Amino acid sequence: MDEQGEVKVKNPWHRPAFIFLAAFIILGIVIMVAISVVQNKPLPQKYKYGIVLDAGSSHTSVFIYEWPAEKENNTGMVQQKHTCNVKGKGISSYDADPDGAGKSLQDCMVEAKQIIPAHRHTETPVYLGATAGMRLLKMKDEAASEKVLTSVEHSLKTYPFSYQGARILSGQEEGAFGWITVNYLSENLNKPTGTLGALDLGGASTQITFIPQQDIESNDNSIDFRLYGNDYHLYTHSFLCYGKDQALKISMSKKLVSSHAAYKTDPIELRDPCFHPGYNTTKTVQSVFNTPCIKAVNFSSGYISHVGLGNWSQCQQSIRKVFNTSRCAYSKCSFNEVFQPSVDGQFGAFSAFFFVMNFLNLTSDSLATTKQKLATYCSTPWGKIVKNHPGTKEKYLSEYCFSGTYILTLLEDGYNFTSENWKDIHFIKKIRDSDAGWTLGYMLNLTNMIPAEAPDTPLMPYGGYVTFMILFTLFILVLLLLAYLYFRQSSRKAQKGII
Ligand SMILES: Nc1ccn([C@@H]2O[C@H](COP(=O)(O)OP(=O)(O)OP(=O)(O)O)[C@@H](O)[C@H]2O)c(=O)n1
Ligand SMILES: [Ca+2]
Repeated sequence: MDEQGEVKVKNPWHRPAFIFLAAFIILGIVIMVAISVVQNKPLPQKYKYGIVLDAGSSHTSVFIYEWPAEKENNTGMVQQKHTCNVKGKGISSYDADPDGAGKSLQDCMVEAKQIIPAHRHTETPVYLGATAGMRLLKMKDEAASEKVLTSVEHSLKTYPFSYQGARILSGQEEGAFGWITVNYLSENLNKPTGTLGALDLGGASTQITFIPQQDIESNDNSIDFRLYGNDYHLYTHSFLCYGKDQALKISMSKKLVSSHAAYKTDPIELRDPCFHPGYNTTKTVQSVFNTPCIKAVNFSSGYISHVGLGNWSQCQQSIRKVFNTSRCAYSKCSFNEVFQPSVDGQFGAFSAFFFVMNFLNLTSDSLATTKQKLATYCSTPWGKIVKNHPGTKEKYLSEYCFSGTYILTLLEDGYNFTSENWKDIHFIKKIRDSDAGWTLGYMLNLTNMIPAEAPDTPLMPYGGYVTFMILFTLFILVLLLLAYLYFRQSSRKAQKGII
C-alpha cells in the first residue's frame, strides 16, 4: 500500500517520458522555424532573358532584356541589359540585296550570345519587329519586303536562341506597345495614378497614344487592354510618312514643285529656309523622290543644288504645308482628317523627339523660349555650326534646324499642344535605365508577362514573415515554460498535502 501511495504522488514532470516529450516539442518547433527560414530565404537571383530587334526605317537596334525568373509577372521587373546598334542602314534599305539584311544582324547577334549566359540560350526568345520603313517597302514592292523578312528570319535562326518570328508591326501596335513600355517602366500600371501618354517620332512614321477624356469617335484609333486588373481605353494613331526623314522629303518636294527654277535650271536650285545660311550641297532628285510618300514629278535635271537660307519663320511656314488641317469629319482632328481628342495629361516624347530636342538643348524651356532659341539656331551660319560640332555627322548636323522646327510644328499645329500644356511634354530617352520605345511592350505582351489580373501578393513580406515566426515560437516556448512551472508547483503542493 505504502509503495503504491508513493508512486501516485511522484511528480509526473520528472518522468523520462515527459522530459522526452517536452524536448521533442521544443526540437520540433526549432526545426519548423529553421526549415521555414531556409525554405523562404530569397534564392540567389536567377535571371531570364529576351531579345527584341527593332528594325526601324533608319537603323536596327538589338535590345536584350533580363528579369528575375521568379518575379516575371510583377510590374517593373524587366530591365534592359544591353543594346547593340546594327551597323549600316535599316533593313528596308536592302531591297536590292535582301541577303545583306540578314548579314547585317550578325555582329549584334554574336554579341548577344556572349552577353546571355550559355545555359539560358535555348530558352531565350528572339523577336524581330519592323516598322515604317518596311511598311513603305511593302507598299512599293511587296515581293522585295518579303525577301528582306525571309533573309532576317534565316539569319536569326542560325543562333542558339528560341526564334519567335520576324514581322511588320502595324502603326497601332507600334503606338500601343510604346505606351505600355513607358507606363510599365514608370510603374503606373498597378497604381491608381495617372498614365503617361506616348509620343514616338521615327524616320518614317510618328505615333501618338494616350488615354483621352472624351469618346473615341473612330474605331481605327481605339485600343482596349486589361492589365493588372485595370481596364485601359487608349487613343492611338500612327502617321505613315510623318517620321522626320520622310517629312523632310515631302517638305523638299513641295518646295521644288512650287519653284519655277525646278523646271528650268540644271541643277535645280532649291533655296531652303530650313537649312543654315552658307549650306550648299548637291543632291539627286532621286534621293528626295524615292519614296511612296511622294508622287513622281518630271524635272529639268536629275540634280538639286540645295541652298540654305536659315530663316526659321519661313521654315515653319513651309512645314505647315505638310499638314492638311482644312477638313475634319469628327468633332476634333489632328491633321489629314484624322480624329484626335484633345491631348490630356503628361506625355513622354522619345526616340527622334528626344535626339533632336536634346541635341538642340531644348528639353526644358517654355514654348515661346523654344521658338526663340530655334530661330537663332537656324540663322547661325553653316560654317560656324560645323566648327562647333566637330564630332557630329554632317548629314545629321545639317538637318537639326529642319527637324527641330518640324517637331514644334507637329506638336503645336498637328497634335494641338499649346503654350499652357507644353510643360506636360517630357523629352526622354530612358526610364529607369531602359529605353522608351515599343520593343519592351512588344516582348511583355508576347511573353504574357503582363497579366490581365493583378498577381496574388504574399500575406506578408519575407522580413515580416520571419519576425512573425520567431516571435510566435518564443511565445509558445514561454507558454510551455509557464505550464511546466505551474504543473511543478501544483504537483509539489499535492505532494505536501499528502505528506
Ligand atoms: N543620335 C541620333 C540618332 C538618330 N537620329 C535621327 O533620328 C531619326 C530616326 O529615329 P529612330 O527613332 O531611330 O527611327 P527609326 O526607328 O529608324 O524609324 P521608324 O520608327 O520610322 O521606323 C533619323 O532621322 C535619324 O537620322 C538623330 O537625329 N540623332
Ligand atoms: Ca522607331
